Amino acid sequence: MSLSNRRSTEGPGGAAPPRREDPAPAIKALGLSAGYGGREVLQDVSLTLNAGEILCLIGHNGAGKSTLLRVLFGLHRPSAGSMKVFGEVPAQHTPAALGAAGVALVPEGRGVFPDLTVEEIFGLALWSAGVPKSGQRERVEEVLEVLPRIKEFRTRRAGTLSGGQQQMVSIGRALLTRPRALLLDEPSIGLAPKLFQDLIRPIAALRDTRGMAILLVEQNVREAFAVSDRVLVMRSGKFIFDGAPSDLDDHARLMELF
Ligand SMILES: Nc1ncnc2c1ncn2[C@@H]1O[C@H](COP(=O)(O)OP(=O)(O)OP(=O)(O)O)[C@@H](O)[C@H]1O
Repeated sequence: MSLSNRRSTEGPGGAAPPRREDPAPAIKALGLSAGYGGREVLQDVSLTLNAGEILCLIGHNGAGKSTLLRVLFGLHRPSAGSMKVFGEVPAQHTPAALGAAGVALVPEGRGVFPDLTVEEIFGLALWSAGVPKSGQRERVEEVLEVLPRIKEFRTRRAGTLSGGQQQMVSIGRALLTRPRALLLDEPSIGLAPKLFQDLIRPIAALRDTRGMAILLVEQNVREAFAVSDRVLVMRSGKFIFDGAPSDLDDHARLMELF
């Protein structure tokens, strides 16, 4: 906030009201580089994910999108760079520390244990997040409010569920930790467009109801753009576009970036 703005908000007695800082971004990453076995995949990437924003990340296969998400959730250690979560440097670069700071990841491929029932998967997630028994029921109810269809199959083994149902379970499991920043890695994989819409809309609504920040990696551009505030395009480990989805409505422009 500029000095002139601050002056104009002074009360009639001249006393300045408490200063309202702009809220810190959900995630602010600066100069991240990362790779595998000496091969650099992310190259000096900086990113701001604002609170209450859905940021869609697209790019060709192998561009480095999943690697970036893994770095942001502490699953992969960057070789350079730094990050803050809601204005704070996480205590460690681990999923536990990033989770405690409010970040959750829904990995590509769902990652649900096929032999466990949905209730068991949720129980395990609550246990590993350290949620005491007394608070677990409330957390599950919260998730079922967002994704009520899970009620229909909560006693079934995950391996017997359809792709869309498994994706709901995977997202529900992440929501159990009450994240303020949700990283979603290609949730539409294997889903018909209509199913993906049904899945993504209630999640997107959490931006409006809870101010959740969502970083959505997607290839399903049409459906993803419909819920996104901003788009990043990645090519070979670097961002080559940052702008509004409407700027990419022109198919030719999108193809040019790919
Ligand atoms: N565990 C790993 N070990 C070695 N190389 C890896 C590993 N994971 C990813 N890579 C390589 O890193 C590069 C970036 O992969 P990444 O999965 O981040 O890309 P992506 O943009 O998410 O691709 P996709 O859209 O296909 O999921 C690719 O060349 C990939 O082969």
